[in-house]
Amino acid sequence: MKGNDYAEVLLKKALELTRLLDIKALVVIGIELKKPPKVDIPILLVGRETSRQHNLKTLPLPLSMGTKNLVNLASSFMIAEGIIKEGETFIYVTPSTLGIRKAKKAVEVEDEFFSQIEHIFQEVLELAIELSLEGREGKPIGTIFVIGDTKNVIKHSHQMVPNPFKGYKINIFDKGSKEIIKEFAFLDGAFVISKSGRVLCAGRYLDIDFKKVSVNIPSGLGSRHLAAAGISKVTKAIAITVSESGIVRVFKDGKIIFEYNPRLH
Ligand SMILES: Nc1ncnc2c1ncn2[C@@H]1O[C@H](COP(=O)(O)OP(=O)(O)OP(=O)(O)O)[C@@H](O)[C@H]1O
Repeated sequence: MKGNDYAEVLLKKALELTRLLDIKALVVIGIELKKPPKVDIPILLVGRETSRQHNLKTLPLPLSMGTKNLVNLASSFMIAEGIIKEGETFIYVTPSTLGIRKAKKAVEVEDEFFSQIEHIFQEVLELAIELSLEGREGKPIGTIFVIGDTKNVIKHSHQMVPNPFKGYKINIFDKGSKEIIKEFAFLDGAFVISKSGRVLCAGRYLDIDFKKVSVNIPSGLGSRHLAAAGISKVTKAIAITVSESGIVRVFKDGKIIFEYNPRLH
């Protein structure tokens, strides 16, 4: 049996179970649907390239986050969206597994996290996870990605080194662009990326005056994380950091809305 066939069989079984048991939602992870499944309960699609599938509710997140994390996030998302209540049962299906879970809120994620999830966010999060796992030349690497509200982000920052992306139209959605971006992740400072995915600069120092700007992050975090929190406070941008310790964090309005350590999964 091919991988696709397994997915089809598992999906069929999941649909059967939704009819037999008191299941309140179906979560389909990383499976491309040929047609929308015929069930009376809400369906949530999770994974890459899912957003335009049959007008179903979607949660575009990198599949590299692993099933356990994706199921936890799907569970929190459905509660936040009112699709399912805490304690109710949902079923999830991936190309290789099928499971039944009670919905509960994963503690480490704030509801605002879900309103940020768009394709650009998914791409950058995936890149951050890859950087955390791969490092560069065998060494761990840390960086900041600032996404959106570029006019204000530029206003609140300056180049630390000549901008390697100046004059080039590199878009994070283009094939091969992630490898180019990774090549420059060794530079001190931040990447600035527009909502449409264009990488405007790397090596950008974020100028935040912490006498005027207050952020709400744990005291153990250093200047990279303070700067990311600060830029997300003074602009409408979201910031994604990769810490040298491997932890990936997402900042919005001066606080962490999501934290994830790819090296532990
Ligand atoms: N204001 C800033 N704007 C952009 N980058 C910054 C800023 N402040 C610090 N950085 C970057 O963060 C790097 C690491 O700084 P520091 O060790 O204090 O941060 P940290 O939050 O502890 O990060 P890590 O967990 O990766 O060590 C610096 O070398 C620099 O590249």
